[in-house]
Amino acid sequence: MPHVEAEHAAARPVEAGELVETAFAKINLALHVRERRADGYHALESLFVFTELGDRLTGRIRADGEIRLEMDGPFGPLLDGGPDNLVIRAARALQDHLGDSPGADLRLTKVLPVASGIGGGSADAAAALRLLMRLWNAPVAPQLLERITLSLGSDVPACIGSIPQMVRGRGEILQPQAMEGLSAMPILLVNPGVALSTAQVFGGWDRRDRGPLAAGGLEQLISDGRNDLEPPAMAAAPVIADVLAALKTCAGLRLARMSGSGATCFALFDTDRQMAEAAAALRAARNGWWVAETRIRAA
Ligand SMILES: C[C@@](CO)(OP(=O)(O)O)[C@H](O)COP(=O)(O)OP(=O)(O)OC[C@H]1O[C@@H](n2ccc(N)nc2=O)[C@H](O)[C@@H]1O
Ligand SMILES: Nc1ncnc2c1ncn2[C@@H]1O[C@H](COP(=O)(O)OP(=O)(O)O)[C@@H](O)[C@H]1O
Repeated sequence: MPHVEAEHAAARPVEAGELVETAFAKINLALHVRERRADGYHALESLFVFTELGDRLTGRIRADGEIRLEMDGPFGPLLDGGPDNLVIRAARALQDHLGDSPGADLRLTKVLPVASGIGGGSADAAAALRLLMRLWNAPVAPQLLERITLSLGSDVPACIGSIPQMVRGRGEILQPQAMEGLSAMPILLVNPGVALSTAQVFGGWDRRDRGPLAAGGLEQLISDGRNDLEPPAMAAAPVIADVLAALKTCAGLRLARMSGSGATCFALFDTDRQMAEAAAALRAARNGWWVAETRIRAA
Protein backbone atom coordinates (compact mmCIF):
# COMPACT_ATOMS: atom_id res chain seq x y z
CA MET A 1 0.00 0.00 0.00
CA PRO A 2 1.24 3.53 -0.68
CA HIS A 3 2.64 5.54 2.20
CA VAL A 4 0.81 8.78 2.72
CA GLU A 5 1.94 11.78 4.70
CA ALA A 6 -0.55 13.81 6.67
CA GLU A 7 0.23 16.85 4.55
CA HIS A 8 -0.79 15.11 1.36
CA ALA A 9 -4.45 16.10 1.42
CA ALA A 10 -3.59 19.79 1.60
CA ALA A 11 -0.96 19.66 -1.15
CA ARG A 12 -2.62 21.46 -4.09
CA PRO A 13 -3.59 25.13 -3.67
CA VAL A 14 -7.23 26.10 -4.07
CA GLU A 15 -8.01 27.89 -7.33
CA ALA A 16 -10.29 30.88 -7.78
CA GLY A 17 -13.96 29.89 -7.63
CA GLU A 18 -13.10 26.59 -6.01
CA LEU A 19 -14.19 25.45 -2.53
CA VAL A 20 -12.40 22.83 -0.49
CA GLU A 21 -13.43 20.48 2.33
CA THR A 22 -11.47 17.80 4.16
CA ALA A 23 -13.17 14.44 4.67
CA PHE A 24 -11.65 13.68 8.06
CA ALA A 25 -11.06 10.01 8.93
CA LYS A 26 -13.40 8.63 11.59
CA ILE A 27 -12.03 6.55 14.45
CA ASN A 28 -14.19 4.46 16.79
CA LEU A 29 -12.19 4.75 20.03
CA ALA A 30 -14.62 2.16 21.39
CA LEU A 31 -17.47 0.34 19.64
CA HIS A 32 -19.95 -1.65 21.73
CA VAL A 33 -22.51 -3.65 19.78
CA ARG A 34 -25.58 -4.06 21.95
CA GLU A 35 -28.24 -5.70 19.82
CA ARG A 36 -29.18 -6.90 16.37
CA ARG A 37 -32.35 -4.98 15.51
CA ALA A 38 -35.39 -6.30 13.65
CA ASP A 39 -34.42 -4.17 10.60
CA GLY A 40 -31.06 -5.96 10.36
CA TYR A 41 -28.99 -3.01 11.59
CA HIS A 42 -27.20 -3.18 14.93
CA ALA A 43 -27.75 -0.88 17.91
CA LEU A 44 -24.35 0.61 18.74
CA GLU A 45 -22.68 2.69 21.40
CA SER A 46 -19.51 4.19 20.05
CA LEU A 47 -17.15 7.02 20.88
CA PHE A 48 -16.24 8.68 17.57
CA VAL A 49 -13.30 10.99 17.07
CA PHE A 50 -11.89 12.31 13.80
CA THR A 51 -8.31 12.81 12.68
CA GLU A 52 -6.64 15.79 11.04
CA LEU A 53 -5.80 13.45 8.15
CA GLY A 54 -8.48 13.03 5.53
CA ASP A 55 -9.45 12.94 1.89
CA ARG A 56 -9.59 16.29 0.13
CA LEU A 57 -12.62 17.36 -1.88
CA THR A 58 -12.68 20.43 -4.08
CA GLY A 59 -15.56 21.73 -6.12
CA ARG A 60 -16.60 24.49 -8.46
CA ILE A 61 -19.98 25.36 -9.86
CA ARG A 62 -21.35 24.03 -13.19
CA ALA A 63 -24.22 25.90 -14.70
CA ASP A 64 -25.67 22.90 -16.56
CA GLY A 65 -26.78 21.00 -13.44
CA GLU A 66 -24.42 18.05 -14.09
CA ILE A 67 -22.32 16.49 -11.33
CA ARG A 68 -18.85 15.36 -12.45
CA LEU A 69 -16.27 13.64 -10.25
CA GLU A 70 -12.59 13.13 -10.90
CA MET A 71 -10.34 11.25 -8.55
CA ASP A 72 -6.67 11.21 -7.76
CA GLY A 73 -4.47 10.48 -4.75
CA PRO A 74 -2.92 7.16 -3.73
CA PHE A 75 -6.26 5.33 -3.35
CA GLY A 76 -8.10 7.11 -6.17
CA PRO A 77 -7.40 4.35 -8.72
CA LEU A 78 -9.19 1.80 -6.50
CA LEU A 79 -12.53 3.57 -6.76
CA ASP A 80 -15.05 4.13 -9.50
CA GLY A 81 -16.16 7.75 -9.92
CA GLY A 82 -19.57 6.63 -11.22
CA PRO A 83 -23.06 6.84 -9.68
CA ASP A 84 -22.21 4.46 -6.78
CA ASN A 85 -19.47 6.71 -5.47
CA LEU A 86 -20.65 8.18 -2.19
CA VAL A 87 -19.67 11.69 -3.34
CA ILE A 88 -21.98 11.40 -6.35
CA ARG A 89 -24.72 9.80 -4.28
CA ALA A 90 -24.49 12.64 -1.74
CA ALA A 91 -24.59 15.30 -4.48
CA ARG A 92 -27.61 13.68 -6.15
CA ALA A 93 -29.43 13.31 -2.82
CA LEU A 94 -28.92 17.01 -2.16
CA GLN A 95 -30.04 17.95 -5.68
CA ASP A 96 -33.18 15.79 -5.25
CA HIS A 97 -33.97 17.54 -2.02
CA LEU A 98 -33.41 21.04 -3.43
CA GLY A 99 -35.41 20.35 -6.59
CA ASP A 100 -33.63 22.99 -8.61
CA SER A 101 -29.88 23.44 -8.18
CA PRO A 102 -26.75 24.06 -10.23
CA GLY A 103 -24.24 21.26 -10.79
CA ALA A 104 -20.63 20.88 -9.78
CA ASP A 105 -17.21 19.76 -10.95
CA LEU A 106 -15.73 17.82 -8.05
CA ARG A 107 -12.27 16.40 -7.45
CA LEU A 108 -11.59 13.86 -4.71
CA THR A 109 -8.02 13.26 -3.59
CA LYS A 110 -8.32 9.84 -1.98
CA VAL A 111 -5.82 9.59 0.86
CA LEU A 112 -7.67 7.13 3.11
CA PRO A 113 -7.77 3.39 2.36
CA VAL A 114 -11.12 2.12 1.11
CA ALA A 115 -13.46 -0.19 3.11
CA SER A 116 -11.17 0.03 6.10
CA GLY A 117 -13.22 0.96 9.18
CA ILE A 118 -12.26 4.65 9.18
CA GLY A 119 -15.31 5.78 7.29
CA GLY A 120 -13.56 7.23 4.27
CA GLY A 121 -16.62 6.89 2.06
CA SER A 122 -18.92 8.26 4.75
CA ALA A 123 -16.56 11.19 5.37
CA ASP A 124 -16.46 11.88 1.62
CA ALA A 125 -20.27 11.92 1.48
CA ALA A 126 -20.45 14.33 4.42
CA ALA A 127 -17.72 16.54 2.92
CA ALA A 128 -19.64 16.63 -0.38
CA LEU A 129 -22.80 17.78 1.41
CA ARG A 130 -20.90 20.46 3.36
CA LEU A 131 -19.15 21.66 0.21
CA LEU A 132 -22.24 21.74 -2.00
CA MET A 133 -24.41 23.48 0.61
CA ARG A 134 -21.76 26.25 0.55
CA LEU A 135 -21.18 26.20 -3.21
CA TRP A 136 -24.88 26.37 -4.00
CA ASN A 137 -25.66 28.66 -1.06
CA ALA A 138 -28.34 26.16 -0.01
CA PRO A 139 -28.22 25.34 3.69
CA VAL A 140 -30.45 22.42 4.72
CA ALA A 141 -32.35 22.32 8.02
CA PRO A 142 -30.85 19.87 10.56
CA GLN A 143 -33.79 17.44 10.52
CA LEU A 144 -33.74 17.18 6.75
CA LEU A 145 -29.98 16.90 6.71
CA GLU A 146 -30.25 13.95 9.12
CA ARG A 147 -32.63 12.22 6.70
CA ILE A 148 -30.30 12.77 3.76
CA THR A 149 -27.17 11.70 5.66
CA LEU A 150 -28.71 8.54 7.10
CA SER A 151 -29.95 7.51 3.67
CA LEU A 152 -26.29 7.56 2.56
CA GLY A 153 -24.90 5.49 5.45
CA SER A 154 -25.01 5.01 9.22
CA ASP A 155 -21.74 6.89 9.79
CA VAL A 156 -22.59 9.90 7.62
CA PRO A 157 -24.58 11.91 10.24
CA ALA A 158 -21.59 11.93 12.62
CA CYS A 159 -19.19 12.83 9.79
CA ILE A 160 -21.04 16.10 9.10
CA GLY A 161 -19.70 17.72 12.30
CA SER A 162 -16.54 15.54 12.52
CA ILE A 163 -16.12 16.33 16.23
CA PRO A 164 -15.80 13.92 19.20
CA GLN A 165 -19.24 12.40 19.74
CA MET A 166 -20.93 9.55 21.56
CA VAL A 167 -22.92 7.82 18.83
CA ARG A 168 -25.88 5.54 19.45
CA GLY A 169 -28.71 3.82 17.60
CA ARG A 170 -27.76 2.92 14.06
CA GLY A 171 -25.54 5.98 14.01
CA GLU A 172 -28.10 8.80 14.14
CA ILE A 173 -28.17 9.62 17.87
CA LEU A 174 -25.30 12.04 18.37
CA GLN A 175 -24.05 13.56 21.59
CA PRO A 176 -21.00 15.87 21.37
CA GLN A 177 -18.39 14.79 23.86
CA ALA A 178 -15.83 16.98 25.61
CA MET A 179 -12.71 14.80 25.61
CA GLU A 180 -10.07 16.79 27.47
CA GLY A 181 -6.63 15.37 26.94
CA LEU A 182 -7.64 13.74 23.67
CA SER A 183 -7.70 16.89 21.59
CA ALA A 184 -4.64 16.97 19.27
CA MET A 185 -3.39 13.68 20.75
CA PRO A 186 -0.99 11.83 18.41
CA ILE A 187 -2.76 8.91 16.71
CA LEU A 188 -1.15 6.37 14.41
CA LEU A 189 -3.29 4.55 11.83
CA VAL A 190 -2.22 1.18 10.48
CA ASN A 191 -3.98 -0.79 7.76
CA PRO A 192 -2.61 -4.14 6.61
CA GLY A 193 -4.09 -3.81 3.11
CA VAL A 194 -7.14 -6.05 3.48
CA ALA A 195 -10.55 -4.58 2.59
CA LEU A 196 -13.40 -5.85 4.80
CA SER A 197 -17.13 -5.70 4.15
CA THR A 198 -18.93 -3.94 7.01
CA ALA A 199 -22.07 -6.06 6.52
CA GLN A 200 -20.06 -9.29 6.65
CA VAL A 201 -18.22 -8.28 9.82
CA PHE A 202 -21.50 -7.36 11.56
CA GLY A 203 -22.86 -10.71 10.35
CA GLY A 204 -20.05 -12.48 12.22
CA TRP A 205 -20.86 -10.82 15.59
CA ASP A 206 -21.81 -13.53 18.13
CA ARG A 207 -24.90 -11.59 19.32
CA ARG A 208 -23.65 -11.43 22.89
CA ASP A 209 -24.23 -8.06 24.54
CA ARG A 210 -21.09 -7.37 26.59
CA GLY A 211 -22.42 -4.21 28.24
CA PRO A 212 -22.71 -0.44 27.73
CA LEU A 213 -20.05 2.12 26.97
CA ALA A 214 -19.53 4.69 29.72
CA ALA A 215 -18.78 8.24 28.63
CA GLY A 216 -15.77 8.64 30.93
CA GLY A 217 -12.25 9.88 30.33
CA LEU A 218 -9.32 8.31 28.54
CA GLU A 219 -8.39 5.92 31.38
CA GLN A 220 -11.90 4.45 31.47
CA LEU A 221 -11.97 4.22 27.70
CA ILE A 222 -8.75 2.23 27.83
CA SER A 223 -9.80 -0.10 30.65
CA ASP A 224 -13.51 -0.63 29.92
CA GLY A 225 -13.87 0.20 26.22
CA ARG A 226 -13.93 -2.50 23.57
CA ASN A 227 -14.43 -2.98 19.89
CA ASP A 228 -16.92 -5.84 19.71
CA LEU A 229 -16.25 -6.22 15.99
CA GLU A 230 -12.60 -7.22 16.54
CA PRO A 231 -13.31 -10.98 16.85
CA PRO A 232 -15.40 -11.30 13.66
CA ALA A 233 -13.05 -9.00 11.73
CA MET A 234 -10.03 -11.02 12.87
CA ALA A 235 -11.76 -14.22 11.83
CA ALA A 236 -12.06 -12.78 8.32
CA ALA A 237 -8.60 -11.17 8.33
CA PRO A 238 -6.22 -12.79 10.86
CA VAL A 239 -3.55 -10.20 9.98
CA ILE A 240 -5.44 -7.71 12.21
CA ALA A 241 -4.12 -9.62 15.24
CA ASP A 242 -0.59 -9.10 13.86
CA VAL A 243 -1.22 -5.35 13.54
CA LEU A 244 -2.43 -5.09 17.14
CA ALA A 245 0.44 -7.27 18.41
CA ALA A 246 2.98 -5.10 16.55
CA LEU A 247 1.44 -1.90 17.97
CA LYS A 248 1.50 -3.30 21.49
CA THR A 249 5.30 -3.62 21.37
CA CYS A 250 5.71 0.14 20.70
CA ALA A 251 7.17 2.30 23.47
CA GLY A 252 4.81 4.92 24.90
CA LEU A 253 1.63 3.28 23.62
CA ARG A 254 -1.53 4.33 25.50
CA LEU A 255 -4.14 2.37 23.55
CA ALA A 256 -4.21 0.14 20.46
CA ARG A 257 -7.55 -1.02 19.08
CA MET A 258 -9.28 -1.72 15.78
CA SER A 259 -11.57 1.00 14.35
CA GLY A 260 -15.09 0.23 13.09
CA SER A 261 -15.42 -3.00 11.19
CA GLY A 262 -11.69 -3.00 10.39
CA ALA A 263 -9.14 -3.64 9.25
CA THR A 264 -7.51 -0.31 10.22
CA CYS A 265 -6.18 -0.20 13.77
CA PHE A 266 -5.23 2.93 15.67
CA ALA A 267 -2.68 3.62 18.38
CA LEU A 268 -2.66 6.57 20.79
CA PHE A 269 0.62 8.02 22.07
CA ASP A 270 1.42 10.85 24.45
CA THR A 271 4.07 12.44 22.22
CA ASP A 272 4.78 12.96 18.52
CA ARG A 273 8.24 11.45 18.98
CA GLN A 274 6.83 8.17 20.38
CA MET A 275 4.40 8.01 17.48
CA ALA A 276 7.15 8.74 14.91
CA GLU A 277 9.35 5.99 16.37
CA ALA A 278 6.48 3.50 16.27
CA ALA A 279 5.67 4.49 12.67
CA ALA A 280 9.30 4.09 11.59
CA ALA A 281 9.56 0.65 13.21
CA LEU A 282 6.32 -0.56 11.58
CA ARG A 283 7.32 0.75 8.14
CA ALA A 284 10.69 -0.95 8.40
CA ALA A 285 9.26 -4.28 9.55
CA ARG A 286 6.04 -4.42 7.51
CA ASN A 287 6.50 -3.36 3.95
CA GLY A 288 3.08 -2.92 2.41
CA TRP A 289 1.16 -1.87 5.48
CA TRP A 290 -0.34 1.61 5.29
CA VAL A 291 1.01 3.62 8.23
CA ALA A 292 -0.18 7.20 8.75
CA GLU A 293 0.79 9.61 11.52
CA THR A 294 -1.83 12.18 12.46
CA ARG A 295 -3.63 13.77 15.43
CA ILE A 296 -7.09 13.73 16.91
CA ARG A 297 -9.02 16.66 15.49
CA ALA A 298 -10.09 19.25 18.05
CA ALA A 299 -13.80 19.94 18.47
C1 LIG B 1 -19.04 -0.20 11.73
C2 LIG B 1 -19.09 1.30 11.57
C3 LIG B 1 -18.84 1.93 12.96
O1 LIG B 1 -18.70 3.32 12.90
O2 LIG B 1 -18.10 1.87 10.74
P1 LIG B 1 -17.21 1.35 9.47
O3 LIG B 1 -16.54 0.06 9.78
O4 LIG B 1 -18.13 1.21 8.29
O5 LIG B 1 -16.22 2.45 9.23
C4 LIG B 1 -20.49 1.78 11.10
O6 LIG B 1 -21.50 1.37 12.00
C5 LIG B 1 -20.88 1.35 9.71
O7 LIG B 1 -21.46 2.45 9.09
P2 LIG B 1 -21.59 2.56 7.48
O8 LIG B 1 -20.32 2.12 6.85
O9 LIG B 1 -22.08 3.93 7.19
O10 LIG B 1 -22.64 1.45 7.22
P3 LIG B 1 -23.96 1.39 6.29
O11 LIG B 1 -23.54 1.73 4.90
O12 LIG B 1 -25.07 2.15 6.91
O13 LIG B 1 -24.30 -0.15 6.40
C6 LIG B 1 -23.56 -1.16 5.79
C7 LIG B 1 -24.01 -2.47 6.43
O14 LIG B 1 -23.43 -2.58 7.74
C8 LIG B 1 -24.35 -3.15 8.65
N1 LIG B 1 -24.64 -2.21 9.75
C9 LIG B 1 -24.25 -0.92 9.66
C10 LIG B 1 -24.51 -0.08 10.72
C11 LIG B 1 -25.16 -0.57 11.87
N2 LIG B 1 -25.43 0.22 12.92
N3 LIG B 1 -25.55 -1.86 11.92
C12 LIG B 1 -25.28 -2.69 10.88
O15 LIG B 1 -25.63 -3.87 10.94
C13 LIG B 1 -25.60 -3.49 7.84
O16 LIG B 1 -25.45 -4.83 7.43
C14 LIG B 1 -25.49 -2.58 6.64
O17 LIG B 1 -26.12 -3.13 5.51
N1 LIG C 1 -15.79 7.98 -2.09
C1 LIG C 1 -15.69 6.73 -1.58
N2 LIG C 1 -14.68 6.40 -0.76
C2 LIG C 1 -14.59 5.18 -0.21
N3 LIG C 1 -15.44 4.19 -0.46
C3 LIG C 1 -16.49 4.45 -1.26
C4 LIG C 1 -16.64 5.72 -1.87
N4 LIG C 1 -17.75 5.67 -2.60
C5 LIG C 1 -18.24 4.44 -2.50
N5 LIG C 1 -17.50 3.68 -1.70
C6 LIG C 1 -17.77 2.28 -1.31
O1 LIG C 1 -18.20 2.28 0.06
C7 LIG C 1 -17.71 1.16 0.75
C8 LIG C 1 -17.30 1.54 2.17
O2 LIG C 1 -16.21 2.36 2.07
P1 LIG C 1 -15.58 3.12 3.32
O3 LIG C 1 -16.47 4.18 3.81
O4 LIG C 1 -14.19 3.52 2.94
O5 LIG C 1 -15.53 1.96 4.37
P2 LIG C 1 -15.39 2.01 5.92
O6 LIG C 1 -16.54 2.80 6.44
O7 LIG C 1 -15.38 0.59 6.37
O8 LIG C 1 -14.06 2.68 6.16
C9 LIG C 1 -16.57 0.58 -0.08
O9 LIG C 1 -16.87 -0.74 -0.40
C10 LIG C 1 -16.50 1.43 -1.33
O10 LIG C 1 -16.51 0.68 -2.52
